[in-house]
Amino acid sequence: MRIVGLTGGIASGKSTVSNLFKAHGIPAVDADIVARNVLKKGSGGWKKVVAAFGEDILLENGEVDRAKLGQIVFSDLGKRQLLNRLLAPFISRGILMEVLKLWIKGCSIIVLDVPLLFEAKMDKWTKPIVVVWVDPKTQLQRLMTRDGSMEEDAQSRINAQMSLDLKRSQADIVIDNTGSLEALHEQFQKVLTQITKPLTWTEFMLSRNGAFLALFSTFISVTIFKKSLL
Ligand SMILES: CC(C)(COP(=O)(O)OP(=O)(O)OC[C@H]1O[C@@H](n2cnc3c(N)ncnc32)[C@H](O)[C@@H]1O)[C@@H](O)C(=O)NCCC(=O)NCCS
Ligand SMILES: Nc1ncnc2c1ncn2[C@@H]1O[C@H](COP(=O)(O)OP(=O)(O)OP(=O)(O)O)[C@@H](O)[C@H]1O
Repeated sequence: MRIVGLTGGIASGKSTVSNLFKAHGIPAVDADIVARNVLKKGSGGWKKVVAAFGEDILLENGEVDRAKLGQIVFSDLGKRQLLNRLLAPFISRGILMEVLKLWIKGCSIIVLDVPLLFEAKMDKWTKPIVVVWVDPKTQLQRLMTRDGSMEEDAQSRINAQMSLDLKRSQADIVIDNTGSLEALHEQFQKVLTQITKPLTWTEFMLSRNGAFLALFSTFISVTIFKKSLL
């Protein structure tokens, strides 16, 4: 199985690229969705976060007030690190479960869309790593437009992440999403060709079909060996 890492900065265009992969039949696991699920009322992550941050971060219906928690953690490094530490095991487990489901289905190439791929050290699970880069001005503008946020709030969210230039330096493939959507689509076609190259032997053996082949070969070898002893 080939697990492609997809990362970048906030509002750099990861979800846009992830949707292009899905449109071409390559499934993607979205870490933001996993992170939302592990913070749902009554879940393990929710209990840890409420115990650490207090009931003030809850809405009347008991769900976490995401806007409020966001304001707290994106303006305070210590609280952000605390939240990350509390949720990391639940998020990793959630992502692993999604990967397992796709493995069982027999998918040979999948994408992991993880904003904090490097920060959470999940980059070791993925090869190749695609970084969606965008210039800082465009990133800020797109973030403010998408979320309807003020410059200060948007900038503090950008500053909460590893710099995009550093992420770019650790990428196998870089998509520059500063231009138009048409320019993005053009780059994507080239990336798609690279990503869909035939699996290496190791990737094949890590896929469901590879595992079945290994099991089948072992079974045949043992049967032949037993017969040769008779
Ligand atoms: C603080 C929370 C409640 C704010 O929720 P909100 O709905 O406003 O934002 P959302 O979850 O949609 O995230 C938007 C983007 O913010 C960035 N982001 C989210 N969490 C973090 C973080 N801990 N550090 C840096 N950037 C982050 C990502 O780029 C993400 O795509 C939420 O982001 C959260 O629970 N974060 C901690 C979990 C986490 O690490 N998520 C990232 C998945 S790897
Ligand atoms: N090339 C582009 N031209 C114009 N707008 C774009 C382009 N690429 C993405 N966008 C827009 O920029 C915003 C951010 O993109 P997107 O949501 O894909 O980013 P993201 O990296 O997934 O963000 P997050 O980290 O918050 O999940 C969206 O409103 C999207 O429609």
